[in-house]
Amino acid sequence: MDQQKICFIGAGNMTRSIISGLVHSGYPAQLIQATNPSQGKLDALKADLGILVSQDNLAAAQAADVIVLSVKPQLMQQVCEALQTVDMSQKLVITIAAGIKAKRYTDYLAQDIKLIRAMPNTPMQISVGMTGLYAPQAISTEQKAICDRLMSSGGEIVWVNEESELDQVIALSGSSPAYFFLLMESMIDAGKEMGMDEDKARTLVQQAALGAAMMAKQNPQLTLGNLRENVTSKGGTTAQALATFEAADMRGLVKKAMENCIKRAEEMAKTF
Ligand SMILES: NC(=O)C1=CN([C@@H]2O[C@H](COP(=O)(O)OP(=O)(O)OC[C@H]3O[C@@H](n4cnc5c(N)ncnc54)[C@H](O)[C@@H]3O)[C@@H](O)[C@H]2O)C=CC1
Ligand SMILES: O=C(O)[C@@H]1CCC=N1
Repeated sequence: MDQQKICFIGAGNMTRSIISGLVHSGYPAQLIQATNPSQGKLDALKADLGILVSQDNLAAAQAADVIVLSVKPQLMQQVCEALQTVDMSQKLVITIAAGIKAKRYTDYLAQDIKLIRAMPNTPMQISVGMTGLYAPQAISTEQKAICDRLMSSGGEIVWVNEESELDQVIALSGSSPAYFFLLMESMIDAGKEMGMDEDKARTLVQQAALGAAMMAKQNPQLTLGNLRENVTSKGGTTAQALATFEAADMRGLVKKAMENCIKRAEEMAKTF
């Protein structure tokens, strides 16, 4: 696998995250290329990670064994149509776009392709990413292994059996780093309003978040409810904070947010 030439079409946030994971896990940088219309992001990627860069999608795709489609969903059709002259019969195509269904890419690229849909998240850039993967049945074990290697370089992976499950992956791990950032931002803002210095508030909050996530991960024998109860003294401070969240139906709010996330993915599947 480490001899495969990989080309990322689109060099934005998610591409940078995936390539960082790959390079830091020892994948040869000279086998990785990224394309983008503007030179700025390419120069930064080249300087930081030593990969090849290009503004020519067609040439980059032609030269690659694995093509990772990494543009925004609304640009996917036009970007793919411009690649129709590339013979993809011996290539693996991976798309990380939210929403767009696997079968669409056959139309956009106007040929039969071997395609895997991946739904990663930005923590891949520091090797604690989470990626959901879906392969239609036509994908070989070897091609799945290539994708495994590529995406697990930046963290954990999970294969799903049904394409619709990828929308759940978006709600649970693709988009969710942003939910946690929002919670942390809200806590820091509240801390500031109470008079805490911003840097100190950030240190306190991010370390508590990291500690909570690590405890959850390192204690699979305990439920998250157990871990929560271990913090919550009867009649104490945590109980008051949690009761405030429950009274405002935080669980219902989270569920609604995730349902809306999935609804948007379904809308995008119809639109793009
Ligand atoms: N940001 C995230 O956390 C995640 C994003 N995704 C998916 O990843 C894809 C990319 O998202 P981001 O990296 O966040 O967006 P982004 O906007 O940071 O990156 C997209 C890049 O594509 C470039 N681009 C535009 N037209 C192009 C063209 N014709 N040829 C080549 N490059 C072109 C843009 O200049 C930009 O640098 C999206 O489809 C999104 O659904 C999936 C999981 C997580
Ligand atoms: O917001 C989005 O649409 C993309 C997909 C998951 C994270 N970012």
